[in-house]
Amino acid sequence: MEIEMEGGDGGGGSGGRDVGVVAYLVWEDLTVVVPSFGSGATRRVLHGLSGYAEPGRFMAVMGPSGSGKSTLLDSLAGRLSRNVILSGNVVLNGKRRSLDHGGVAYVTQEDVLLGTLTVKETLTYAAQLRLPTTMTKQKVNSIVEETITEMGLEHCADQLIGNWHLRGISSGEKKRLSIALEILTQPHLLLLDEPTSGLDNASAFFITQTLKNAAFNGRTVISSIHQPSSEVFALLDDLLLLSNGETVYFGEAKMALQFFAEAGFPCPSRRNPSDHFLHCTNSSFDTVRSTLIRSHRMHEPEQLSDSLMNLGAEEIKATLIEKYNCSKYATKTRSRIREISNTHELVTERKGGSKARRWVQLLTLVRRSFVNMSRDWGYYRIRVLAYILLALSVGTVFYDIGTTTSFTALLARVNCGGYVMGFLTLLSIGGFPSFIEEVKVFSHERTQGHYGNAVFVLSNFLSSFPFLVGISVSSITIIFYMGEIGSDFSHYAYLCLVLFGCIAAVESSMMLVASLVPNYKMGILVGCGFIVSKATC
Ligand SMILES: Nc1ncnc2c1ncn2[C@@H]1O[C@H](COP(=O)(O)OP(=O)(O)OP(=O)(O)O)[C@@H](O)[C@H]1O
Repeated sequence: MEIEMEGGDGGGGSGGRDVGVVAYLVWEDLTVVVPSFGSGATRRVLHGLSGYAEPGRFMAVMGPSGSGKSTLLDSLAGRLSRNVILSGNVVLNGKRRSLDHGGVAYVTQEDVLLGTLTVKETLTYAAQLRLPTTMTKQKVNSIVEETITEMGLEHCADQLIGNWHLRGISSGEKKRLSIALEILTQPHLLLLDEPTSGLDNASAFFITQTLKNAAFNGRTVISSIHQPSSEVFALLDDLLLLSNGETVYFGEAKMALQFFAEAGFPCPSRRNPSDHFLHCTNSSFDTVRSTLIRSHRMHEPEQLSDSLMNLGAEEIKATLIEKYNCSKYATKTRSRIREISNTHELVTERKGGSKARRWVQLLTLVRRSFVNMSRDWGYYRIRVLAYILLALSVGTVFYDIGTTTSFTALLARVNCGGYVMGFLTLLSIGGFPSFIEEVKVFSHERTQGHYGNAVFVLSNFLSSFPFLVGISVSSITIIFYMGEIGSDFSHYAYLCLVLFGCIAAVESSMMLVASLVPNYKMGILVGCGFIVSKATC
């Protein structure tokens, strides 16, 4: 076996990125089980899968919905959810280990992006978070520009991404941006979960072509693909076809047609190969299959095999799996796995995740958070306006409430405080959509290994910190002396400050709770509970 290898150039050549570090990935007997925990039967999602991926090749994982494509990618990336049990080996460059974030990039199905930033800003912040702090600003910018060009995003580089209320770039461009974010650090292994889902044929082709180029540059690329067009299928180097968590075919994509023909299920000449494979492997495709058989009978009766006519979907699937297991393709796979596993000493690896210093990450995150807040009307501007109006109304209602320590004056001040807090906490709900979006991005980046927990928690807190310190502390003190300054016009200004202070306190607490709880949904739930309890008070 030949393995070409170069060391990373560590700051020269290609913008200080590790070019040429290769990734040979092998998975053996990979089984994923979902335990029943007392209710129902234990489910097997993956049944002892084995395979390999090599540098310079683009592998597609295909199969019907629910066949285990995402589960396989999650297992390879070490991102399986905690409620499942994984057994078997994942071996990178001959070493059995969990894949570190430095050299492995995983593009998930969902695009997790901040809608208020432009494409270029998103990539620049990501570069500052992950590239070495020692790298000059010009170098970082040139890497960002290179990545934008590589992903064909030049035309929308300065366009906002967009969110639920802001029309931004298209879904195809969002997907390309998600990929760009992952290839920014030139990972040697790129995993992608359905990057072409929901895209038209032209966008899907463009993305696949880009991935093919990424593989051509020496990366190992594995991507699940739902139903590729024949043009997209022609770009694939290797194919792993799954059905109900079992391997139906593993090998060169162009040989898959031959395997199906040998197994007794030839693909009609005018049919998209991927459609044919999915029809044959999908258990719930009996109706479609009968249509297929009818169409064959009419147009190409000679191409219709007896097996396709007479067998049910489950039987076809079982036949294919059996034929594959004793085929020359399976034998070749097993011997290649052995070969790759024995040559680990030839290959170098890059360890560690982000190379930026923690304080740089912290500053970058806080800065990004401020930009996001200041551009979001719902999160920031409308609420600031609402708070000013509210402050003026509260000021009018409680104007000159008295300075004495009499019961009435004290009660009036307590009422004022309660009123302010109640309204503020309810108004903070206006910032929820943006808050959820931001926490999602934070959580996603943390899972991807872009920064650690400490930076994550601290940056969440610091985003609201200036509000908290600059306004909150002073204004909350002032409220107790409100009576004494009540006759002064500055009373309104103080009330405004009180309002901002309180909201900052509430938001900081929510942020902190949400960032401390690993699952952001749970964090938001706790945040909601916090708001409701405050409002009720
Ligand atoms: N953490 C989990 N807990 C329970 N079931 C799971 C879990 N992960 C996967 N499964 C189950 O495993 C099966 C395969 O899921 P997976 O998402 O891998 O399929 P897929 O091929 O990627 O499907 P799709 O193409 O629709 O995204 C599904 O039935 C799913 O419900």
